[in-house]
Amino acid sequence: MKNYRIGIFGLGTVASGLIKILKKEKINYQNRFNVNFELSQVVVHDLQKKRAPEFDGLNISDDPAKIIEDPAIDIVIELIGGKTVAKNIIEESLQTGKHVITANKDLIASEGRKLSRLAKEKHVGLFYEAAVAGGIPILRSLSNSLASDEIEQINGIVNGTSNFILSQMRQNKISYAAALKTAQEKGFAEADPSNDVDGIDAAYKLQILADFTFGKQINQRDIQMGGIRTITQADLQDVTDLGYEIKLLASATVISNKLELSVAPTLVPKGHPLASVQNENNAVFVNGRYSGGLMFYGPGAGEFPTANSVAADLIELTKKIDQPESFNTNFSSDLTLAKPKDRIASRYIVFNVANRPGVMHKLSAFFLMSDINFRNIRQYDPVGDNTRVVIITYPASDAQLNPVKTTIRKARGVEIIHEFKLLIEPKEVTNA
Ligand SMILES: NC(=O)C1=CN([C@@H]2O[C@H](COP(=O)(O)OP(=O)(O)OC[C@H]3O[C@@H](n4cnc5c(N)ncnc54)[C@H](OP(=O)(O)O)[C@@H]3O)[C@@H](O)[C@H]2O)C=CC1
Ligand SMILES: N[C@@H](CC=O)C(=O)O
Repeated sequence: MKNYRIGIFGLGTVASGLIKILKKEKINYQNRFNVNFELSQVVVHDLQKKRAPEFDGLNISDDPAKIIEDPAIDIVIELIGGKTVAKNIIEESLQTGKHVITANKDLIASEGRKLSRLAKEKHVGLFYEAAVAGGIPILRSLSNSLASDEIEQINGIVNGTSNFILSQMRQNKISYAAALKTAQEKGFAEADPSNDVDGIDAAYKLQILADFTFGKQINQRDIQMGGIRTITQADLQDVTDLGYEIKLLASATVISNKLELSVAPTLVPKGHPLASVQNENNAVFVNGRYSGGLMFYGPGAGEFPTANSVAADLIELTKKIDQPESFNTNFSSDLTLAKPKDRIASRYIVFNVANRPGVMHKLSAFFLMSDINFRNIRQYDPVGDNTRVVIITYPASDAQLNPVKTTIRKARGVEIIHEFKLLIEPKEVTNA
């Protein structure tokens, strides 16, 4: 039996779940994997905070040195989140020869490769399966089972909070604010929920996914970003009537050796498997040249699913403890980033149009001048002096659409309220 001494930073949602799993599964892990995990130290921020009675008896401190400077601790688990303190903890732990496991996507999105190189240099492991899609084993699947394939596209619902909000608004007709409050109470939402609802958390995860899938380190500024704050019941109703669901999709698509990246509300046809993903569940749909379409589905946030991914990292780490491998250290590709002319999709655009003769005609003319055709146009009953108009276009590039939007912004009597893309699959990109 091999004994490992563990230090955990944090005692919040994920760390609590992990400690409960390690206690409950202690004998199972001993029998099955011949390992004993000894929880030596927990470090928190606020020592005065009241903890659940099941954590009585743990060594809890607010001094990071109790873990980092204890030579007897083999494995550090960072579950506090954020970039600055967490980065110091991880770097110092790796420097002192400790293996590290984290769920911290904010940090790994930008520093993952650098930290993995440090881990390799120090002959220790660094794993972070829980950082993308919580309970779904997507990173290990991409780096192991799908390493042989050429991936053409990834579409992920990778933020549980925003998916929960959209599902609750649509199914129960509750307000955005009420749905967000429930997500916070359930422990899905980040400390600052702007990261969840503005697409930033999903973009961190897309950065990690793109690195694993396409060997490309991405900056967040290279991702076209949009969030869900402005989506209304009217949008949800429209989209449902048209046979779609709105999902905050994190997408990475290869088009003629160029990589297109976006996090944005996207219309997914009801028959597509991603449309059935509800509440805090996540899913990552991978289109591989050889494997076809695979969907990885499950809870993307929450105490036990996320903690289970951390526990799985622990077990994987100990299986190869003498030659620990970190995720994803060497893979790189020559893909370049897509330009506006390469970014092709059908769009769902909502307008507020003044009830005056000629305005609708002018609106149609703007699109036709750029050779953009309509798949569908809906004009609703007027409210006061204005009418809601929804246009769904045939596939068009950003280079075609951008001048149209500039013209509309200067025109009188027409205002763009929203623009959402329709999910586009690799074969449609090729045929467009
Ligand atoms: N919640 C989820 O569903 C998921 C979370 N994650 C990621 O997991 C990580 C943890 O998230 P979660 O458990 O939700 O976070 P919580 O906010 O629930 O808990 C954070 C914990 O970190 C502790 N902490 C904060 N700052 C410090 C510090 N400077 N030194 C020591 N301890 C500190 C807090 O201490 P105290 O208790 O004293 O306040 C608290 O116990 C994050 O990176 C998150 O993004 C990933 C996937 C899903
Ligand atoms: N806030 C995140 C938590 C998991 O990463 C989410 O809602 O998905």
